[in-house]
Amino acid sequence: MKEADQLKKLVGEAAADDIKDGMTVGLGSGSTVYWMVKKLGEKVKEGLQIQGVPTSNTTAEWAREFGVPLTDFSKVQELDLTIDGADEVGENLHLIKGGGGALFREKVVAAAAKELVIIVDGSKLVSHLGEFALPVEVLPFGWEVTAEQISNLGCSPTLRTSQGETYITDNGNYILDCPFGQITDPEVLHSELKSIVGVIETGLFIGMADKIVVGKEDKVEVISKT
Ligand SMILES: O=C(CO)[C@H](O)[C@H](O)COP(=O)(O)O
Repeated sequence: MKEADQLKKLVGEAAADDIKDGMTVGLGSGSTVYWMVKKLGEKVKEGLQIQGVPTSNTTAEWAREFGVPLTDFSKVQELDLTIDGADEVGENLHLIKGGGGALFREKVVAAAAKELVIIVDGSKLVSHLGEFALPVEVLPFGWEVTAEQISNLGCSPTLRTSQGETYITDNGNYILDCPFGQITDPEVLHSELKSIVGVIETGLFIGMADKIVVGKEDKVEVISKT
């Protein structure tokens, strides 16, 4: 296993220890979350009673595979905890997410949780957000117009593809990857993007994370919101 993957496994498994009996938990998406869901499955087999709300169809499949019970927002509207990954963690624990294309559901699930814990390997910590092209979920209809309007904010968006086809999110939408470079004011950029009609959601998670669990070398560090 590569070093980054080992760190993802380390933090994913460590984060599963935050999940206590009786909790309703938002299950994020991505390769770090995979390890958390797998570990959670082991704990459920040992008797832990929890329910998860998945942020993507892929996470729902993992949960079923590992035996993690699932629920949905028709039955529960507040979650005790959400555990998710991130593509970048910057100042004030602001995040870029959406590398896996699940940003919209991830944001809904994060917003429903009393606590948001982010699990990352150390390479995701940055001084300024933006080296990772910001994923923006857009409506397929008129996406070209939306992309043009986003480009007026200072980047050249790329329509995400997968295996030669346009990538479609679990919500049936497209993703524009927007390389803004250093993002000096994430709040302003987020609200400018949200004012564009075809934009559904941005991958900027501002002020949402409560705690970051970071895998560095062979140990886990915790950064809490101040
Ligand atoms: O935002 C996400 C998916 O939309 C993921 O949390 C993010 O891409 C991190 O993924 P990984 O743990 O595989 O590095």
